[in-house]
Amino acid sequence: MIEAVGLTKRYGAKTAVYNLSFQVRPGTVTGFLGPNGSGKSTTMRMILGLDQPTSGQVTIGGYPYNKLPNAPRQVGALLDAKAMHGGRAARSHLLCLAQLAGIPARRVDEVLGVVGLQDVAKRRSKGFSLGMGQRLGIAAALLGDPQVLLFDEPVNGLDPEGILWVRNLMKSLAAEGRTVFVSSHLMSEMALTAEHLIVIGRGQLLADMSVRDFIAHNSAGFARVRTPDIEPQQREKLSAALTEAGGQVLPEQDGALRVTGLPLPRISDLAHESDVRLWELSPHQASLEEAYMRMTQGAVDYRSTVDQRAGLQQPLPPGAVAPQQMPVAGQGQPGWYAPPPPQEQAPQQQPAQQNPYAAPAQAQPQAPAQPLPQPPAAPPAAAPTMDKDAR
Ligand SMILES: Nc1ncnc2c1ncn2[C@@H]1O[C@H](COP(=O)(O)OP(=O)(O)OP(=O)(O)O)[C@@H](O)[C@H]1O
Repeated sequence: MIEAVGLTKRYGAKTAVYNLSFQVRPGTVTGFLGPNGSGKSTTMRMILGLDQPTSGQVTIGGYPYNKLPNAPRQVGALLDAKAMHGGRAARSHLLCLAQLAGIPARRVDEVLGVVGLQDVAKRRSKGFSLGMGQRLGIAAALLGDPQVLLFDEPVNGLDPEGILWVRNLMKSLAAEGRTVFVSSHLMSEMALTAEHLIVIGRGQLLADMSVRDFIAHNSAGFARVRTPDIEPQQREKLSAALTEAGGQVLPEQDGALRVTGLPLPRISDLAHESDVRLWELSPHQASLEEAYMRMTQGAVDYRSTVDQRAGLQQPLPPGAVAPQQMPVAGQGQPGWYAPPPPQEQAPQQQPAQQNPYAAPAQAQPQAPAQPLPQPPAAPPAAAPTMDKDAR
């Protein structure tokens, strides 16, 4: 098990991770989600003893990584697939790692087979594609047959077949009782791979719960209703009846109506009473991606000036939890907290509901009385990556 308690990391004036507490348990795949720059890699680096926490601690099986007996046999990690000697053949690279960790050479051939690189084992890794590099990084993580595995963006650069392979690999590792902690930006993939989620925003915990609960708590179900395409007046009639009955009705791109706030039988009754025929009446649950976007929309550091949160400005459906205002890490560092621009302050957000996923008490959001200076314009798309690569 991985356990973080009050984990905080500051780089000068920048707070990358603030007061993070969570547990990653064996036997399930735990997804680690957060927008760019939210502190996922920093957290993983602290778990692996590559960065020292400013305060708090993180342990694996009760030990900080650096005190873990025979760490390479207990913990495997893929942090940066490019971090290898490109001039070395794939097999030689793994052999070096194995020798350093006292792992027998035959294990190298085993893991090369597991990741499907056996045929290119003698090729230099600098000629590898992104996906091949990822596979080699995963092979290195599996080398010590560890009980605890960390993967930072493991499907980065993989083709659909590779993605499916990683998904099944993660699940089978967890099914063997291992602790599997995986960061990813691909929500659809996380929804299929992870059972549990830890979500952070600007270095702080936003959610620690099952994928199912996360979606249920951060989105509301809705109904899709379609009337005959050839009779638009039926659609208008139904829309009016549903609205009058207290439902919220939004048009879908294909001409259907997205209805929230009314149960399906009631929608059916209202249609019947209005003498409107239905071609479709179906229940829907928002996707993990929609739930995630809603939760983290206040915690995104890098946003295009063109795409003003496209798709996120719809009113929150009834029953969904309004995204929290992001707290000020370390209590009010200048420039750290940037409120949304005034026109985006979403006054129509749902009434004050207790957000069960708010950060711990001392980090409760304090909406500033005066708007703080706006964040700088979105940096060039590559900026966050460059920042990381520069480390
Ligand atoms: N060595 C460092 N020195 C200064 N700032 C750093 C350093 N490492 C990380 N940061 C900053 O800490 C914050 C968190 O970075 P981190 O790489 O952990 O985020 P992330 O969630 O992994 O991002 P991404 O999804 O883009 O990989 C960022 O603002 C980053 O610029």
